[in-house]
Amino acid sequence: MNKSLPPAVNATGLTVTRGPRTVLRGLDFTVPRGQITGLLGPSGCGKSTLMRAVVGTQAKVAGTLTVLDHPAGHPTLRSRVGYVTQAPSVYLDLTIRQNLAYFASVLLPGRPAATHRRTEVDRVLTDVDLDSHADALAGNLSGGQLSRVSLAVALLGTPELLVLDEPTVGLDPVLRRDLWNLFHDLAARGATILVSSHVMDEAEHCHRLLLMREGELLADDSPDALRERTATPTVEEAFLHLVDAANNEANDKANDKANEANTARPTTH
Ligand SMILES: Nc1ncnc2c1ncn2[C@@H]1O[C@H](COP(=O)(O)OP(=O)(O)OP(=O)(O)O)[C@@H](O)[C@H]1O
Repeated sequence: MNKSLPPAVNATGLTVTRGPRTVLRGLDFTVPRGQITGLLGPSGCGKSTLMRAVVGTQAKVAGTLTVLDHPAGHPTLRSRVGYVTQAPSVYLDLTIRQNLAYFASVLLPGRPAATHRRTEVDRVLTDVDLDSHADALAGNLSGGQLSRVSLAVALLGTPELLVLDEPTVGLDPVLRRDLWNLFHDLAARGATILVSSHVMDEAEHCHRLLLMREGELLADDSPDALRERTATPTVEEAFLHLVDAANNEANDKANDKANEANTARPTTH
């Protein structure tokens, strides 16, 4: 990690409303460069919304959100940020190589870039270990293979920041291990990775963690520091400890309010 560089993502008071609901509530966090930051929390806590805000596809975002020194969603970030959504975004009637060639031509257009495009396609095929399936029709692939094609698309052009929304969901343990190895390899090559998961054991693979619950951040720390701070042996237990602490605090506040209201009420005889 290059400590002299500012964080890849810097959020202050990040608030997002979706329909009538406030889905993210005034979040402050950073995503350091060259590291894997895990965004963890239960289903529906707002992980995808936070990622959509970072890549600039989310409406009704308030607060300050800077990505690679630009406001989130700035046009110059398009080729510098790779985003993998939960739903694989590939054309099922094309082969893997044709899909990658198509997306490479969007990213690196024109005849002079033809050799560069081919090199890029070969490189990302190797990265996600799909060389031997390159000419298979995407429509005939398994779910795990399809999500690896989506990841390969995001790796085209070597983006500085990779935003990966639950990339290991539905994968068998071997593929999950291989993907985490790839994420570490990419980080070692200088990429910054923001990756979400609702599986707490994946937290152990991350350099830093953002633990979320109901649109709020419970912690922004390294797995070691979290375990130490909460005196728990696993990140999962640390998370539960923090949830209990937050619930107790909320209950105490509610009780204090109720007590205040009772003492302020005039007594009637
Ligand atoms: N289009 C929408 N309109 C209103 N509310 C929405 C919309 N999309 C999502 N939400 C709500 O926003 C909250 C956060 O959703 P989000 O998809 O960000 O959660 P998540 O943590 O990524 O969940 P999962 O792990 O299941 O993908 C949820 O309570 C969800 O119901």
